[in-house]
Amino acid sequence: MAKLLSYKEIAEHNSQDDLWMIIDGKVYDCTKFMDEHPGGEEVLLDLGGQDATGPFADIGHSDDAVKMLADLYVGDLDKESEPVHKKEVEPASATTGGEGSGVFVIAILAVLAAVLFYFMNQA
Ligand code: HEM
Repeated sequence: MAKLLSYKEIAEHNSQDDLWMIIDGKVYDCTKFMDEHPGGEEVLLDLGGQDATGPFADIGHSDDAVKMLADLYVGDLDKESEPVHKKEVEPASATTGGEGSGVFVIAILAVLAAVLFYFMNQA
């Protein structure tokens, strides 16, 4: 039976000397292949330890490229395992907004309304 690998375990193999990636639920060791990749090693490094199914398909890789995967196969992704979030810092636009800032806007409006109410009562 194929070896089941968790997202966490796969994510640890994300360096130049040790690079795995997921394509269509299968895990491939691309470490040795990096030098030979016609698309360059940079794109593979960027996706190290992650699910590269989308990017791999988007390029429209040839049947030969798909066949090469067989030699790199190390096991199957354990789809039940907990996904790992990318280490990269999210862009500022992604961290602002959302529920938190909605509450903040309401709080400011409430203060403004209170001030307005106060001055109207003074007159
Ligand atoms: C282990 C997985 C991969 C294998 C075995 C592989 C193999 C290949 C092969 C054989 C080619 C030559 C063209 C072809 O036959 O389709 C190629 C081209 C290319 N690959 Fe990959 N590839 C892999 C993963 C990726 C990933 C994850 C990306 C990410 C975007 C990528 C990006 C590219 C690009 C941009 C080219 C085009 C290079 C050019 O023609 O200028 N590849 N790949």
